[in-house]
Amino acid sequence: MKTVLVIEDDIGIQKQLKWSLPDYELVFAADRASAMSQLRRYEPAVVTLDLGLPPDAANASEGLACLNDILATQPECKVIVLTGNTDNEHALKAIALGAYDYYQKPIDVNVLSIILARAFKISELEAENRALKSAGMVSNDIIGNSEAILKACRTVEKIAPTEITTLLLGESGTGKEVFARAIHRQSPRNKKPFVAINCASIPENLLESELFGYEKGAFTGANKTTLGKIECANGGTLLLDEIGDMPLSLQAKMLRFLQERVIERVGGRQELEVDVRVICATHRNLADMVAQQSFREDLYYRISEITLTIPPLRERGHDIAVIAKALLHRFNQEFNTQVQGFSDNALQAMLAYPWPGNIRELQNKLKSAVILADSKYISAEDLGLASQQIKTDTLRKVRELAETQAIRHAYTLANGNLSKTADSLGITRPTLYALIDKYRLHDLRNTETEV
Ligand SMILES: Nc1ncnc2c1ncn2[C@@H]1O[C@H](COP(=O)(O)OP(=O)(O)OP(=O)(O)O)[C@@H](O)[C@H]1O
Repeated sequence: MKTVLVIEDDIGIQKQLKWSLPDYELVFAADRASAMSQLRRYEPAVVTLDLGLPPDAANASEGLACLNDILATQPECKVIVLTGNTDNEHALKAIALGAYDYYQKPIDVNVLSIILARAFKISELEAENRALKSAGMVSNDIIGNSEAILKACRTVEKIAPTEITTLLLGESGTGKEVFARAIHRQSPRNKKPFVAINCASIPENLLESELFGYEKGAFTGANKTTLGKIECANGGTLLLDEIGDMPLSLQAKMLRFLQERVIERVGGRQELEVDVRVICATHRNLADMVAQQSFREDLYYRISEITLTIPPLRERGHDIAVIAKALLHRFNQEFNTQVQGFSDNALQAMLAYPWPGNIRELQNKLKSAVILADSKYISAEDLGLASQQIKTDTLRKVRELAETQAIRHAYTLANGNLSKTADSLGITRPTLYALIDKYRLHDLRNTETEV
């Protein structure tokens, strides 16, 4: 049975409630001190509080102080305050202090039952929400509802429960790390660490010890044995960001780790077992790099058991506006500004702009626009996109872009084989050569892997 703490000094009302609310276990308190001890004892989700408590029964000071104490002790508690039938002022004060609702005497038990039931319902929903949040189940930082993003999210849901090694591809700033975190959060490893390392931002000579750790005395300055990122991620997930920038010399060691799940610290002789799920990400074309022999083919296949390509922002259609609005809300809170939205020309300019830096660029532009905006609505000028809104690509340009992308995509899937590329595009090989010349895609010819 659900417990309600009734803080009420009128014994008559206590009795009335006891008999008329048989669905609840009622516990009573007649003053602030006993209210607090009952609160600690029963931890009720819902409390009714008569604001006119002794020693200030004619006023609300003791009742309001009691409300403060309750919310300080149990902030999630739903407090319904009971006031005299003309006491609007104190009722509103109580709501401002954090009371859930108020009810004016005389008590109509039918109405009070409805208020109580609703308070319990809200309390249960909030508790459920808190539980989900702490279990990491509430997604998500991935804002957007374009078909492309929803498809990527569905893939995340499918791969998260597995141990498959995932390769995230996509331009800089598209959200590869955000997706990696989503995979971790939805995986059974979500209580264990998520560790990310950016292979491009660490000097080549330090990357090995950053990843694998080192033993004391392994090199000058190695004063104590230090765990690498792989060991730090034990039990959890490791994101190898910008894997395309990993030096060839280290790729062999990484392959061994991925195959055998053991590591050796730098300067160490002992093999250490580690249990880590690996996700790799890069904005580079790894298939091309394999063809150019700047990335090991065996490592490429090992890390790309499944590949998820995160679409660039310009291919997410209306998501641009959805993300922009969500970011605007966040920046308003961060900078204590009250910008209300975007002017039409700003929206048009955002939709027309190709966003080469993707969401990171959108974030930067919005941040400065929120700070600099003179009116309540952000303009294209505030975003630094004033010249964008009338720029519509010609059909020729659109076709060129689409054909170039399709050719590069097919070429990657065909592993650099031009006959297969032409086949999959449904054109002849000479037509493919003509297109390669037309769009100056000469790197495709140079790296051809077939004989
Ligand atoms: N769908 C999204 N909605 C809102 N914010 C997003 C979304 N995706 C990414 N972001 C934000 O955009 C920024 C860039 O994301 P992230 O670092 O994951 O990109 P990335 O592809 O890993 O970039 P890089 O290749 O440069 O490392 C982050 O601040 C991230 O929070």
